[in-house]
Amino acid sequence: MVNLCAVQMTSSPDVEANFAWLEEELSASVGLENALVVLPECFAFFGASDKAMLEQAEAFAEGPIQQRMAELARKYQCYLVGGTIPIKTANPDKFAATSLLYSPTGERLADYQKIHLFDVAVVDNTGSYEESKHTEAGNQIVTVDTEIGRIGMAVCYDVRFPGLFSAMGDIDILVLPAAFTRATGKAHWHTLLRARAIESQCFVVGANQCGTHANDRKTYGHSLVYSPWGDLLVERPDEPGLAIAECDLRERDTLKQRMPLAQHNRFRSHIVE
Ligand SMILES: O=C(O)CNC(=O)[C@H](CS)NC(=O)CCC(=O)C(=O)O
Repeated sequence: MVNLCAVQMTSSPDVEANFAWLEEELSASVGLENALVVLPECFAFFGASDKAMLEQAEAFAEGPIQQRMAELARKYQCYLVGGTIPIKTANPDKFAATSLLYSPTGERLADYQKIHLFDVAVVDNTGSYEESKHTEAGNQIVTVDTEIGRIGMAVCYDVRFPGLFSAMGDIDILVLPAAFTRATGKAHWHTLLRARAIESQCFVVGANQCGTHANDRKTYGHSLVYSPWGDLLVERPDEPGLAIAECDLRERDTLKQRMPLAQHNRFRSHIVE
């Protein structure tokens, strides 16, 4: 059994306050040892201008914040998906939305750069988004073999592109740090994440931002864990906090024997070996 934990936050542009909230929540929780703990997109710094994100990306490229994330993983003896943090790139006008995976010993196992960027006109209080203006898209598909299973890494808007998940091949757990908008989340969050669980026959951990943020952005919350069959194992609708589900990854073996989707898939040529 493994505990899959989605952390739901209302992150702000105050890095120290975000980490203080996180420490308080994790220290008050049980069952984190050898759990997979997934933080939301922009967990450490959110709700500010793109310019402020760029400035923060400079600071985040150095050691301190990554050492703090490694320390959290070590302290709570958990696998930690550090949501995303903005990390500077060679282009001074762009940062990379980077998701970092740490082991319980604090070793950095992987980093994934968000591939699909949210350049979308959304009918909500913030009108339209142009993530590509200051974010550099990644182009590497990342799956990581760990003692708790094979983890597929994606971020937020990525969840809308099924080709990414068929290209990942067989994964046990899909992690999705997110800052889904309230408007699109209400319309699509559950359907998209449940579809990924059913199609990939894997557990899905969606860790979303929630509430109203400093720049008046409204995010959807509803952080959750879906089983490979598409059962909703745990959900945290509106408040910051942890959503934890105890999962048996062996469930996948039985399901894949009964319903061998990977073997039946007529589009295997799309899978990057
Ligand atoms: O830019 C930042 O400050 C941090 N990044 C985000 O908030 C990103 C880009 S604006 N949000 C999403 O991708 C929402 C996707 C979504 O809501 C959907 O696919 O429906």
